[in-house]
Amino acid sequence: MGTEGGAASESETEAERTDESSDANRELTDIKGVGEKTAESLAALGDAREALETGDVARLARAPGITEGRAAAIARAAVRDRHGDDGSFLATDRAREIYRDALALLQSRTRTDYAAKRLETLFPTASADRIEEVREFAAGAMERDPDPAVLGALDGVSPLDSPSVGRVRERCLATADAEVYAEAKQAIPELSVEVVEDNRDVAELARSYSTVVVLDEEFAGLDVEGDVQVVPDALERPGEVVPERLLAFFAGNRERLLAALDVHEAAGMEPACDPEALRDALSRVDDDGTVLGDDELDRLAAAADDVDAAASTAESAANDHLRDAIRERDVTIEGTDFLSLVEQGARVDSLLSRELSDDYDEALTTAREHVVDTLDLKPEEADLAERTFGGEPTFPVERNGEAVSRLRTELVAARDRRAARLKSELAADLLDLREPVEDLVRDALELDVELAISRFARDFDCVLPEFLDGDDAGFTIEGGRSPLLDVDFDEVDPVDYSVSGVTLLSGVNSGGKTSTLDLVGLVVVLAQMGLPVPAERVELRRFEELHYYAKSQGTLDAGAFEATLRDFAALTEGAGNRLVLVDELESITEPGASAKIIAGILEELDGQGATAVFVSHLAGGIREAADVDVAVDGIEAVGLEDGELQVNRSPVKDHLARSTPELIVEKLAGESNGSGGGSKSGADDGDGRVGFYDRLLGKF
Ligand SMILES: Nc1ncnc2c1ncn2[C@@H]1O[C@H](COP(=O)(O)OP(=O)(O)OP(=O)(O)O)[C@@H](O)[C@H]1O
Repeated sequence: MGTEGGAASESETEAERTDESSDANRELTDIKGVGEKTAESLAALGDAREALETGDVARLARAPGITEGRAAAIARAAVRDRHGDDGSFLATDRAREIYRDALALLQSRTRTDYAAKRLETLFPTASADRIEEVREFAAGAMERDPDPAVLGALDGVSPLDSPSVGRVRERCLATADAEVYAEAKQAIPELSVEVVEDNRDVAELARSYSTVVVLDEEFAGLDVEGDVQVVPDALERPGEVVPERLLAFFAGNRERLLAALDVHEAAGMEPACDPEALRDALSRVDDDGTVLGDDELDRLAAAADDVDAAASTAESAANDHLRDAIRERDVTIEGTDFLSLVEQGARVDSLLSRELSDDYDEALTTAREHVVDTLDLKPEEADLAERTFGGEPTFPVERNGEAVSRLRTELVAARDRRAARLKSELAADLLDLREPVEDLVRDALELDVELAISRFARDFDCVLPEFLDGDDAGFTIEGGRSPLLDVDFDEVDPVDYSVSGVTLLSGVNSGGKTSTLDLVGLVVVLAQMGLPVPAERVELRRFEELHYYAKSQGTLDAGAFEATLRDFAALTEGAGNRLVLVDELESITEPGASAKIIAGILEELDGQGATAVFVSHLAGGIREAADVDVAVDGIEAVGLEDGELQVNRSPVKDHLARSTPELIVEKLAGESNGSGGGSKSGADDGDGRVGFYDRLLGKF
């Protein structure tokens, strides 16, 4: 009864367990982009939820078949899920491009691939909690000092690897149960699994393997020669049965671990494990996972390898000894003996045993001592060495092949036993470090993420922006300098620009209108990622979406024009809390129609309470066509110098900037009026044309 009850409750637990794991998988598949297969891979981590919540890309990437890139995408999806972000903030191609550019600026400041991927979990969002979460992280990161020593040490750090362990030949698992057999093969692929029926089979195995681990309880108490252990729960503790796994892990990750320690030291960070303990443990394991620094193991290994060579040299030494002895001796031999010797075919054995027995014994002693000395054998092993030379006297002296082979077998077994014991002992020490080293490396890698943010903030003189409440708030940028411009950052003129509501931005050619839109886009993207922005001060409303339309390449044909118009029609619906940036929409069609269309779109956006900046050369016309009061700002040329426009890069509020043609006409009018004092054009142009430039200027 008891057994039946036990079995029943066991199978219930099994069912419950399956239920629990599929529940957990279901939760994971709730995340966008996580299918059944990915969920299964992630479930293998055990703590996938936590890794997802903390955006721990390194841990996620340890799931089978999940690359770092995929891990970053999953972590990003999980963050979106947690903050209810539907991924619609970046609403247009140009907006997405600006985000990619911002990300690239950050990623180029990382030292590890991990940090580059981890930065991809940062994205612009309308979620206040998410922005705040990253801002806190960024604020801490900006305090970090990007010390070159730390950056150098980071070069050697990468996420921990799980090196596979090859076949371990000196140990095997044994079971009489077919199910356990299948389970063992899966759980511990490093060892061969043998089927046994009785004690005799186990004894047989013990002759071929240094250690036999029997998995069935019924063999408990079995008494056979050799190292046989009955460990029914061995499959639950594979690390103990195959300590090679842990050793391979530490050996394979040695450089990363040492680099992670260096990072901590250079950065003055508290490491997650005792550096001395880790360094010591690493110095005890060789690259191939063997234990180093044990003299006894070294002795046994060398002895096992050298048995044959030692036997050969011992043979030579014995024969040299015997030869010398014979050479120096006068052997007296009676005539009958001599006769019988000749008749027997000149056998010297009897002569050796009778006349040279002392010398022969000495030769054997020389040989045995040679074996013991060269192999550095211990007294308990010397007994076996004794037998390698002995028996009936012969010349030349020959080793006892069987005894030599026995000695070798014993030494190999002793070596393997010692190696296994040392591995288990070292593995037990390493086990305590296994979890902490994960943290050690993760902390170093996370530092790289923080340092990338710190370097970005320092390189581009960034500040954390302030978010404003209130529906009429737009954005204010003071001293903004875009790192995306085609000039060196040192040469970028700071731009002040503030917009709330709907605005047209006018200005001279190449005055910096597009660059201003890029700056606004970049500042808003970074701000809503929770990151610092390249400006002296920035205030902004938390926008729901960013719609940025780049300048189109020339006039569109009817079909493309219709599609673009549909795009903009969609823009006039939905949430009002958006930022809309549009660059020279007029280039899509003829100027007259463009002005009307832009005016219409602006009216709609104004009605929604959106924040918008439309760059246009038709600002005057649009304002006239619009039914609402549209603000016009202008990037002003302060003059022409040596044929080059001198520009004030900060748009002037409520000011329709003079266009480039207007400036040139003004220049010609000024010159032909003779204000240049003896200018060539003034003198030559004389009559008619003076009036023409003035009259032309009057039309602007
Ligand atoms: N703030 C700035 N500091 C330094 N250089 C700038 C700045 N803004 C723009 N420039 C320079 O001026 C060039 C032209 O800028 P941009 O393309 O933004 O002008 P634009 O007004 O949009 O011109 P267009 O009317 O021809 O479209 C840039 O390529 C850059 O070299």
